[in-house]
Amino acid sequence: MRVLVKLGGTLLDSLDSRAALAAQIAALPSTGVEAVVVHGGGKQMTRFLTERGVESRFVNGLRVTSPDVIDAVLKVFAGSVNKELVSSLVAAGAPAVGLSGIDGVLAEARQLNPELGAVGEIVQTNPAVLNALVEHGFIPVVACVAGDRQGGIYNVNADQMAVACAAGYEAARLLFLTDVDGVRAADGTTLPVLDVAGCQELIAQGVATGGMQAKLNSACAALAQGVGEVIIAPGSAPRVIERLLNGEVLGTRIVKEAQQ
Ligand SMILES: Nc1ncnc2c1ncn2[C@@H]1O[C@H](COP(=O)(O)OP(=O)(O)O)[C@@H](O)[C@H]1O
Ligand SMILES: CC(=O)N[C@@H](CCC(=O)OP(=O)(O)O)C(=O)O
Repeated sequence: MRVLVKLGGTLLDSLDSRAALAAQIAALPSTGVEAVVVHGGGKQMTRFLTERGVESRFVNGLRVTSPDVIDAVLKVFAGSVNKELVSSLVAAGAPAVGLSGIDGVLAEARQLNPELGAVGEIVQTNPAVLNALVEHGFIPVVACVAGDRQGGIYNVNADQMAVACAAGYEAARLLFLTDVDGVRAADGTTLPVLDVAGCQELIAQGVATGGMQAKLNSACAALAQGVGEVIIAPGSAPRVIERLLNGEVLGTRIVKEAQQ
């Protein structure tokens, strides 16, 4: 079974958390799961820029990506965050290979909006590089950076990158592992299931905001693009990947229409 695991940057910010997730991912091939990993690194990027006196600015949850920032996108997402995760996976016994959307023309993007600078929206994926790596037993680890055929480089929201890769790779399941228990309702409880209409409602009511608003939009896009199962779950829960794949109710399952 093909599974796309998306790891948020906060989960990758400590060696212990990274190692725990790497151990779980390294165990997947022995259970017949052909995994592809997509990761973010928003927290690491904001820190990197702050240390260099560059303020982070977001519009609708997307980082305004000036030329300064695109240089950092390569250094942080495709550089340190990607290689630290790959090395944790290798340490856990997994033959992981780090790449970005630029490599093998995996993810082609175009500028989303000139006001955001080099923020990309993915227009096409070419999953051949993922298929080739997986076929030979490697685990692809994809940074949220895309390119175009003219040499352009784009910063892509990591959830959107995960959806594009999941659809292109024809993953049966997409697991968004993040730093909260799942999607919270207005009363603070975590919702076990949420349908597309419910996602829109939570966004309209201002209950799902910022990163979660973007994640819900991505989750709905994944369902529309044919991914069978989409779950938003806490990356810090013990054995979270195995439990989700075994059907345990953990986090929030996003479905097209809730069963009455
Ligand atoms: N209704 C909600 N339920 C859960 N988290 C929410 C909600 N609304 C906003 N959030 C915020 O969304 C964050 C998760 O999104 P994000 O930071 O983009 O995660 P990641 O880095 O894993 O992609 C949470 O840490 C939380 O602060
Ligand atoms: C365009 C845009 O906003 N890109 C994001 C990419 C990183 C990301 O999405 O990381 P998380 O998964 O850790 O949130 C950014 O620059 O922060």
